[in-house]
Amino acid sequence: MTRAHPAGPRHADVLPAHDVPGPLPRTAADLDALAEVVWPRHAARHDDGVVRLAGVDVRDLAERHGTPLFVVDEADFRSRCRDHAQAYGDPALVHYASKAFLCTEVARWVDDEGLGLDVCSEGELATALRADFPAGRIAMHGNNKSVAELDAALEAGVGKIVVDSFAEIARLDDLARRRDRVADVMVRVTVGVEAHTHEFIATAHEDQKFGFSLAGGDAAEAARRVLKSRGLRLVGLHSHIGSQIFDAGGFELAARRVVGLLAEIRAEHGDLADTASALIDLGGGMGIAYTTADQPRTAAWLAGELRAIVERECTRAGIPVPRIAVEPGRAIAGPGTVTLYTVGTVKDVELGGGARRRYVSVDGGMSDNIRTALYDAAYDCRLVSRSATAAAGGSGSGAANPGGDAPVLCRVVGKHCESGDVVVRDCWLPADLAPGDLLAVGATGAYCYAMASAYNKVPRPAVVAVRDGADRTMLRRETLDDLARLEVL
Ligand SMILES: Cc1ncc(COP(=O)(O)O)c(C=O)c1O
Ligand SMILES: N[C@@H](CCCC[NH3+])C(=O)O
Repeated sequence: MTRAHPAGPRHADVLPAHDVPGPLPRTAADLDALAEVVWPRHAARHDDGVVRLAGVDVRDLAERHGTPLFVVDEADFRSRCRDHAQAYGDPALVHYASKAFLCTEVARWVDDEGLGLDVCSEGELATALRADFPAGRIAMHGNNKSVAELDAALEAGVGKIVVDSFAEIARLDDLARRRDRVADVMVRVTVGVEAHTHEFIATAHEDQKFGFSLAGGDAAEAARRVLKSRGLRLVGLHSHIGSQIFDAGGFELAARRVVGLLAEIRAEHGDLADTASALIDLGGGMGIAYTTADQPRTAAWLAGELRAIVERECTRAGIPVPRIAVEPGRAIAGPGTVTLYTVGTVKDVELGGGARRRYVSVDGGMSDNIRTALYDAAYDCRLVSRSATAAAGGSGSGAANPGGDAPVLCRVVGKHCESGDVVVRDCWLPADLAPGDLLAVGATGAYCYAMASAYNKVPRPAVVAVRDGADRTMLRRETLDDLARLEVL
């Protein structure tokens, strides 16, 4: 997600491209490298040239589970939970944003690690509860929660509900009082920050659907209404500026503005505002490396910066320093997962002027990863079933080999009836790539399975967890029967 969208011609339509993320591979051996910043913490290419994920051979994974296949490095996921817990000083102040990827097993990992959980629908809440996730550590989001969702949250006893509209404040107050309850809520504040990310996933500029505007006074009014209501208790303020953000400036500005609002609320409401000023949640959005061109900061670094700003601003405003909570999704789930695909066809296409593009078709596509089509996202893709320096033993690519061992710029595409069905727009792959080879696309743990579809009636892939040399299925592959299960005949 490094390029603007939509921005005229997406890419030079000639080879070699000059706009391809990451350094140019000079040799076939460069193609074997798995950059630490992109690939799971327990991914390694062994001397035989084959990649193991947490000690499990990718060929065995493909044989046992089929492809496409999401492979989650469990220890990677858990270690990123711990990194954040340590950075913010208390695991319960880190709410994993379950929209990035959730299944019962993952909810259990998050619970084991002591983190909180952010859910934004009844379905995410139900999955968490199925895992016996402690409701008190769940926060519920959503700009249009239904009455049923609000009531389900109250029934479950979720720790916090993040209110997003005046209508919702009234609705929730009513629902809570009917249950003779007082619900803890946070007010979602639109802080007016233009986050440097793709426009579809920036959420704190004024012109969008989430939250209460700080500048327009709605956020202060929301706090006023919550403080007045008998069924609600204001326990903090919330801001989420967007997703896949590298520049700390946006978070810092958001923190400063939220503290400013806290100070206003305290000035207006005095002691009444004590609980309100105990917590600020600065949301998720921390960027990860999809390619080596991305340079993410560590959780510890960002936490330190945010703490310093909040402390400084609170001291200046003369108010107590609140605890800082965050809601990372991508930064926890993203880097530890890869998608394995089997190469089906390799085709060279003439572009005119002597240029050609190599299309590598794999057995999945936009149904398991819509992010390339939706956000023009960039990914790193590697041959993993053998070394790039070992000759292909398969049936032959059928494509001309323009330069012996020289890396070839390829476009990895899916099997859907859609020309925008691109998995990786540009990546370098060995010239002798052949049908049957296994490719892995890195950093697919967030918002790939979660946004998967069964377009063209292509069943959703399985998701397996790998750990200490063993693998186990967390979500089985969808079957043709599954695809028919909603039909009423
Ligand atoms: C309210 C809220 N919190 C947290 C997140 C998680 O974001 P990310 O996965 O970028 O960390 C999102 C998604 O953008 C969100 O909308
Ligand atoms: N789904 C988006 C991010 C939006 C996150 C939810 N608010 C992505 O894949 O990057």
